[in-house]
Amino acid sequence: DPLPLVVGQQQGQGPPPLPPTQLVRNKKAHSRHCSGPSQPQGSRNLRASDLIAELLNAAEKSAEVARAIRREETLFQLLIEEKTGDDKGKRFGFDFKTLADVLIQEMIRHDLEKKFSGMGKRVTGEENNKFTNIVGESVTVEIKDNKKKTMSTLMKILSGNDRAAGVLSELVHQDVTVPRPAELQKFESIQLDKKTIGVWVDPIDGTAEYITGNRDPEFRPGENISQNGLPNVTVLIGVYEKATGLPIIGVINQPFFQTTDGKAWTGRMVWGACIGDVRATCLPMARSEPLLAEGDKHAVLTSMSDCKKLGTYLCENFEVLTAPGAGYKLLCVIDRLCSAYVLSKDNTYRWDTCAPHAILRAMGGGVVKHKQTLSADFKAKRDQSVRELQITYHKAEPKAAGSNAWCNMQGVIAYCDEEVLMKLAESLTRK
Ligand SMILES: O=P(O)(O)O[C@H]1[C@H](O)[C@@H](O)[C@H](OP(=O)(O)O)[C@@H](OP(=O)(O)O)[C@H]1O
Ligand SMILES: [Mg+2]
Ligand SMILES: [Mg+2]
Repeated sequence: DPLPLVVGQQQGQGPPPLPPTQLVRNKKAHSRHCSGPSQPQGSRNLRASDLIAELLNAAEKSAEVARAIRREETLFQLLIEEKTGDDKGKRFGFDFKTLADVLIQEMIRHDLEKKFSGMGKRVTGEENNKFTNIVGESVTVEIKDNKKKTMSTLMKILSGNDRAAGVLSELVHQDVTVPRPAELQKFESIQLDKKTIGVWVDPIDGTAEYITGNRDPEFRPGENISQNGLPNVTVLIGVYEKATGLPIIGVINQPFFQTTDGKAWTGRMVWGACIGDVRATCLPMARSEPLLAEGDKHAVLTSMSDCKKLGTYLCENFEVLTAPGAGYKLLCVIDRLCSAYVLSKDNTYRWDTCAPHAILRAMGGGVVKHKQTLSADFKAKRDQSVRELQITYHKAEPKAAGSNAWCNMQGVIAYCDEEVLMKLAESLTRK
């Protein structure tokens, strides 16, 4: 049975912000919060609850690295050099923001491998970890067994910038443990065979916003949707099952959720899992108020670059809003700050949608291919269409190479409530 849906709110009355993630930083790698006997290293199966707990740790650590890069002067200077344009690409031969992205992705891979041997190779992400440094040497960015070794790899690509390499390797080797959520109990008895799952990572979604600077978050009057800057940045980690391609676990961290002075930021974590018929999210379920007051239109988020086109179809029945960051827009659907995210274009990738998709499935919603909702059959065969048009994560797009192979070519519609999806499909096909 579907879980009770979280029923949203009118615009301007978003859910109360969740408290910033409580953290426990351990000197020792083992967490006191892990319950139950741990499974032997190398075992083929892993407990779903342990995997979710580890993904939460990985997402929080990623968020901490993302915050630290902006906080630590040595690193921040390298990051903002990109903005000026003059030195871009000259100092190292690549963008420093790309290194930040790659480092976080490789850290997630390393930490998952350490906890569940054999998992590291199942992690795929947006970034390629091969760099060529300024002297033409090819360097693979990997997290090594200890700080010293990692630092020496980083020094090779940071042209001997010891200070930056030292700070970064310190950051990626720290232990971060998030208290284990009580809801994980539901997944204690579910075993996952490592060979049957894959992981999509977008280490930093909204990279443009990440390097934009310390602008104050900007919200339109009466809205809770951030219009630019650091709140639009997210870390996305999603797990899918290889047999069906469906996403089963999603973790989103918003590293820059709140600030009091524009400098010190706290983040928040949102997660959800939908494995077989066991579902849970960290969000408060079953709100009882109606989705909309009479006469109000459902708010729909889209990309700035798609707004004009979609607006012509949707504005009669929906309020069409924009915000940067694909992960952030999907998070707004999950938070019920809007009713859906619609994109007719091919500029999101599997790593952008996998984690939010898993959370939406746990809430009774989903992410479907936009183009296929325009077919006449979509409405006629509603149940079948909604099931079959879910984006899947296991197969590359035919005849596409490189990152295009993992592009959501048909566009996307992300929704919590299927009725909203049907209404959107109707408006999108209206001439
Ligand atoms: O920052 P990366 O990980 O490369 O992911 C991008 C997504 O793939 C794009 O779809 C986003 O574009 P929109 O902001 O137009 O949705 C884009 O948003 P942005 O251009 O506002 O940064 C990013 O979310
Ligand atoms: Mg992205
Ligand atoms: Mg990214």
